[in-house]
Amino acid sequence: MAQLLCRDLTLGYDQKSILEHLNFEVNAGDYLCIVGENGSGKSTLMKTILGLQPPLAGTVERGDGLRANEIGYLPQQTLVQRDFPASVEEIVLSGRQGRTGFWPFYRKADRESAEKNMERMGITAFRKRCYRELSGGQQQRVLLARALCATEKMLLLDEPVSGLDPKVTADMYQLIQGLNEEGITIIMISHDIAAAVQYASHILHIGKKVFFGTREEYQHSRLGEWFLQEESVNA
Ligand SMILES: Nc1ncnc2c1ncn2[C@@H]1O[C@H](COP(=O)(O)OP(=O)(O)OP(=O)(O)O)[C@@H](O)[C@H]1O
Repeated sequence: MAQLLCRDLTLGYDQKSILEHLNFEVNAGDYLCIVGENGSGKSTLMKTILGLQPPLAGTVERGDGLRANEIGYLPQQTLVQRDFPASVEEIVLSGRQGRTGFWPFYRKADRESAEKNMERMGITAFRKRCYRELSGGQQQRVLLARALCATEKMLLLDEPVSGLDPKVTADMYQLIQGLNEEGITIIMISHDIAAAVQYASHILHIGKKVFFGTREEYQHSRLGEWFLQEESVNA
């Protein structure tokens, strides 16, 4: 079975739906980009996948041995979060909180995981620095390392390159692609449609019209052709 199976999902708030009858699945090793206009419900969908927001109807099923606490999440950064007064090390380690359960302290395995993922993201050198003093790109690496502390299976990334300059954006995409090549399933919300069709294996386009399929199918679909053209005109 797929790692994630979303069947006939209807999403919304206070019984008012924003998105209806959504069907898609994600398999181990996939790289799914979720695209769509502002306010179409991308972040709401992500919260629903994480179990933070109940759907109005339909189901989200996990399979292929994926447990609820094995999904790493990189939230959309807010200004308040950018100003968070904690050290790099503390933030990365906090990615293990879903695993400590009722035991309120970090174990050796938690510290080892933090160590490994700081190394993996190239941030060990500034582990003692305060998060809010870092550049946007460094902050995103810290948050990726934190998300990786929760999982070796699936990462949910909500606009991971927003606000980053082109060079740092390209580095970030490389880093994410590398993780995908290591076998980690990627689900990423993106406003960057050109990058989405370059890196993703699958595209979920949500809004008034919905599309789910491989990136090749998307590029040849009417919705994909139209959206790609729109984006290049606006770029
Ligand atoms: N907590 C909430 N309560 C009520 N309505 C909400 C809530 N959060 C979001 N919405 C509404 O749901 C709709 C979808 O919002 P969502 O943030 O999921 O869209 P999005 O596609 O992620 O947007 P963006 O591209 O701007 O980040 C919007 O109309 C938004 O105003």
